[in-house]
Amino acid sequence: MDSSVGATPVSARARAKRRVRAAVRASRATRSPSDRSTAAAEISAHLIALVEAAQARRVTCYLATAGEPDPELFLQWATEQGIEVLLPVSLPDHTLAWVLAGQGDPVPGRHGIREPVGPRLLATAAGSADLLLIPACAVDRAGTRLGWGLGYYDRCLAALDQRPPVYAVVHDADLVAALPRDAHDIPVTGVVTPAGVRRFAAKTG
Ligand SMILES: Nc1nc2c(c(=O)[nH]1)N(C=O)[C@@H](CNc1ccc(C(=O)N[C@@H](CCC(=O)O)C(=O)O)cc1)CN2
Ligand SMILES: Nc1ncnc2c1ncn2[C@@H]1O[C@H](COP(=O)(O)OP(=O)(O)OP(=O)(O)O)[C@@H](O)[C@H]1O
Repeated sequence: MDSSVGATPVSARARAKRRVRAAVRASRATRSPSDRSTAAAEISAHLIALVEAAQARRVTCYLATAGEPDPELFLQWATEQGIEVLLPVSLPDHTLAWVLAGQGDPVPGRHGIREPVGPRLLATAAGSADLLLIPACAVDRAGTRLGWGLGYYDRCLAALDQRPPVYAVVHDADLVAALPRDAHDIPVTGVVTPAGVRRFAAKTG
């Protein structure tokens, strides 16, 4: 049992999460264009290595929005390899749908994030992927993932009976010592940053 669950009042955890989101948003906003393109190249190289090592044929990934590590080069590589990539669409009830990449030019969706075009698959389609590569605001060294506060990925992950390995993709500065964890926060398998891939120790007992 993680003592951070239950030991801290909900409102204090919610405030702490908001503080981290604000700090990460500010830190991402200060990145220079050259910093961004270096991070993008490094992230994609690590994503390629991870997918190759897992021999994954179908993965989820994302279309980057402001400040996120941009996996575009990875997406191009995956297309060339014939690897299927599911990209997220945000629905009004804060659940995700998925669309197979490569069916047309992305369009701005809810929240101004680019979204793929094509037939929509249910949130549970993520369960058919070999590997889930997901965006995040921050991740801690125990695998706790913090998102942007609407619970899209929390709901999606909770809906899967069989969860493929989940890797959150963030900048090195967003991998922090400890984050507040709520009972609904499902820990990730690992994290991908421009510095490399880190797999967290599996919980025992
Ligand atoms: N590239 C990318 N696509 C993604 C995500 C992501 O993090 N990155 N998502 C990951 O979930 C989903 C979209 N999630 C979003 C979650 C919150 C906000 C947002 O505007 N949040 C407000 C605070 C909202 C609140 O707390 O009420 C904010 O940040 O100011 C936007 C998108 C699906 N697609
Ligand atoms: N499995 C779930 N079912 C229903 N509601 C959920 C679930 N998981 C999270 N929520 C709700 O979603 C809201 C946002 O949760 P939280 O702050 O942990 O999101 P986040 O991790 O930042 O978001 P995201 O998953 O979009 O990246 C909270 O109100 C929470 O209660």
